Amino acid sequence: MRAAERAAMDAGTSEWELMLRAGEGAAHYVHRVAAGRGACVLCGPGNNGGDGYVIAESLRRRGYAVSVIAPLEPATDTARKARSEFRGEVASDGSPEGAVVVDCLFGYGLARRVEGKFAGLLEELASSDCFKIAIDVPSGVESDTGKALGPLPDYDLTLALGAWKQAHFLMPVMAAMGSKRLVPLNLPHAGRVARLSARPRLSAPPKDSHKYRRGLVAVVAGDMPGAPLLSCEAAMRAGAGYVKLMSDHSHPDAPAELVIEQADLSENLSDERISSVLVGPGLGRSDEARGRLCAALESGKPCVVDADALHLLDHDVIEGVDTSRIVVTPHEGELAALCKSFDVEADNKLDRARKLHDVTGMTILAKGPDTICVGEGSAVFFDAGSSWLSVAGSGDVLAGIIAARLAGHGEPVRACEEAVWLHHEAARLSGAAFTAGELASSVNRALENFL
Ligand SMILES: NC(=O)C1=CN([C@@H]2O[C@H](COP(=O)(O)OP(=O)(O)OC[C@H]3O[C@@H](n4cnc5c(N)ncnc54)[C@H](O)[C@@H]3O)[C@@H](O)[C@H]2O)[C@@H](O)CC1
Ligand SMILES: Nc1ncnc2c1ncn2[C@@H]1O[C@H](COP(=O)(O)OP(=O)(O)O)[C@@H](O)[C@H]1O
Ligand SMILES: [K+]
Repeated sequence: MRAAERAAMDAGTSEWELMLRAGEGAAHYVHRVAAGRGACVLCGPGNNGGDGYVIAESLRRRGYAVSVIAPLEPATDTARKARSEFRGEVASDGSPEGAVVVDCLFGYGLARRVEGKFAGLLEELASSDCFKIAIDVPSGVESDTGKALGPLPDYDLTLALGAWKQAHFLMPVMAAMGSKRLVPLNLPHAGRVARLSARPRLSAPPKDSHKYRRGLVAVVAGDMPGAPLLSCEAAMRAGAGYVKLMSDHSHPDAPAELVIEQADLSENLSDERISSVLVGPGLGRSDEARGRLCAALESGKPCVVDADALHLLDHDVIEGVDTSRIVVTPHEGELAALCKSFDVEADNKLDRARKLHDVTGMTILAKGPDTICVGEGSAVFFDAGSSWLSVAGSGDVLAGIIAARLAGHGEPVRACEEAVWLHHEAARLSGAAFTAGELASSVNRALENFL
């Protein structure tokens, strides 16, 4: 973010101009929410506080009764200018009062734990029933990691300035930010600060398409029959032209359109028409399962590795495999297991995913209430999906969708992005308390909404 701001300044825009854009842009939102009711602005010592004075002056000029609480005087030239342009009263003490409270104590400059008067203000804010707006990021949060460094009130609205920061998409703070809006500052390179996945545009098969061109997905089954069937159904409904289940068991519940192949897995996977392989859901963790995982990886096809298979992956298993074609889809526990297997240490999810990608070359889709994709290029973040996705089998559905998208174009990060959007949309269409089967059967209706 600092680099993006520096680039704007090098191109001739002053820091004061950026602060005016930020403050006026944010004041516009505050005004829409406050609608003439009293507002209180909490200002810190840095430029986040500077934004606060600009917001306060903008509201004052609109006729608002504005109170400003600033425990410390501004410490930067630009914030001092903003303070001097504010024509109202500034108190160094007091309680946040008013229908709307705007938190400008700290932005991305927060460097240590919030204590003393600042912590007191955030605690009072947390227990107040006012409408709470965080400017840039909630003030008790480290903007790169989402780590809480102080009290974290439940905000109603968070206004990101100029660019999304990583903390906007990381738990647990993501859940405390309320609605999120981006205030544009016209910064060059703003999209590089934290890349939010853009809504994908999918297309219908071309007129001359056939089933293999749309993609043949092979799903490698193991001990438990249910999970891979969910993946197969999701893959069929996410656009694959053909889905085969590679299983040594009988599957009386399998849909008629699913082709089941038994016997020699390696030979079956050598079919050159297969364009992606999914392994892991229902695989089990036995030696036999490990053999099936190795067969999948040795096929040399783009591979999605999920669930049980994540507990079997290690340096030996990926030795000699082109890992740029592998997507792994761990939830928190599976991510911890992978980090252990590959000797990766980090104290937060984003860094764990990044280091795991650096060490292995695999594309990492770290799932959960916050989902992050780390592959070629910068990390990609996503808006939160429905919390009803927290149901058994929902990950099997996601893995099937990724395999289908990967079969279509072979690009791991793009496949993950498309799949997360389809998964979230299928959940939205499925409403409340859906089963994983219902989720899988909504995937084609979800896909229709991206055409
Ligand atoms: N630099 C720019 O060009 C722009 C910056 N903007 C705003 O500026 C913010 C970043 O400003 P700053 O870099 O000045 O940083 P902040 O305003 O986020 O905070 C840094 C200040 O707080 C102090 N501080 C840090 N942690 C503390 C703690 N735990 N307890 C007490 N004091 C603490 C620091 O010593 C410093 O004075 C952004 O989040 C955004 O709101 C916007 O005005 C847009 C333009
Ligand atoms: N609280 C939540 N909010 C949004 N999405 C969630 C939440 N909990 C889980 N998910 C999503 O649901 C899926 C669960 O996958 P996983 O943990 O592998 O479950 P399973 O192994 O039972 O299929 C993931 O895509 C995850 O991102
Ligand atoms: K803030």
